[in-house]
Amino acid sequence: DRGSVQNSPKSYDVEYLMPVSLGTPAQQLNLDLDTGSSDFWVFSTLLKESMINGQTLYDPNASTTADKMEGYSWKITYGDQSYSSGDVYVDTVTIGDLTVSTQAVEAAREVSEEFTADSDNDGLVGLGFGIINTVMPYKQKTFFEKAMPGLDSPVFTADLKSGAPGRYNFGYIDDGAYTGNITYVPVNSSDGFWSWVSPGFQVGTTGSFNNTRIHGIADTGTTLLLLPEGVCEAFYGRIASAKYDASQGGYTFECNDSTTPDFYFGTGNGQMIRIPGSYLAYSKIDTSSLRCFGGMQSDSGVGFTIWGDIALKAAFIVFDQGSERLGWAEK
Ligand SMILES: N#Cc1c(N)n[nH]c1N1CCCC1
Repeated sequence: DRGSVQNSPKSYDVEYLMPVSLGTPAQQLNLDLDTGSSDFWVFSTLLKESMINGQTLYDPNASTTADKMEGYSWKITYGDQSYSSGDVYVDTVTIGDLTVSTQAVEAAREVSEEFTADSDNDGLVGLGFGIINTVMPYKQKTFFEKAMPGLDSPVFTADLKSGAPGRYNFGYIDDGAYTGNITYVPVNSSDGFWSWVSPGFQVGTTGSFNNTRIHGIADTGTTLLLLPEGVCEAFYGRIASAKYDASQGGYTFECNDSTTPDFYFGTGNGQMIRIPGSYLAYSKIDTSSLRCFGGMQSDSGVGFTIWGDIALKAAFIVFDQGSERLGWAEK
């Protein structure tokens, strides 16, 4: 079996949403596929009105195939301190023509203000590893883990684009979606993340390659690229107008600074992925400013590097759960 679904970026590519069908008759919600977490949770009719702001709600009582998992609950807190919690139902879920008939759907009773404020986002499909699923008393499998046995190949791929729709594919690799070769690197899933080691980086075409191993995770649910302080300093040191601006909480530089170099990261076997300098001028710090907030920021608050959407949208990525490895290709 296989599946393919379009993803659509919200403004500034802050997140990417995809249509998902839940229950019978189908209820369509727009969800955020997040490889940095492993709960499948949705806005639901269980929520207090005050926590809803335009989102589409999953109504388990309107689904003939929904069964409540009595005595089960969930509560998740993300790295940015946003959170959600609620009850658990088993129901049928279809993403891009791929159906899982008994998916644990985590119906929210409570969401933090960040989620309430994000009116286009109806919930998350966590496609990290199931060991970090928060359902109690027994953790539940991710959508991919449920689908995997029936797939042609135990992989899913992410093709995120800058300011344009892309695709998530399940169970196969679309050889037309990338250029050159796919370089595979081993994944350590013991923390539940798609953790891998980059051999290093290069700033611009003239800079030398810096052989410094960077431990990090491939995370579709994080907007920016969070890298070690030293890497940020090497990159921003090459941009004339760049500075660390404590009032903005990060590096900023003039959006049109022509000295902005591309950023390359190693994936192994000498292969590098090129992130265009333009991706790193993330967003204007305010409407009247000529300065942009950098798409690359320090990972010092996190403890490991997060290869978020800024990096992922420069590549075609194979999340190979069958072999616990990541495949990187240019496109
Ligand atoms: N923080 C954080 C975070 C992450 N590292 N991956 N996904 C995240 N979120 C998904 C919804 C809110 C935050």
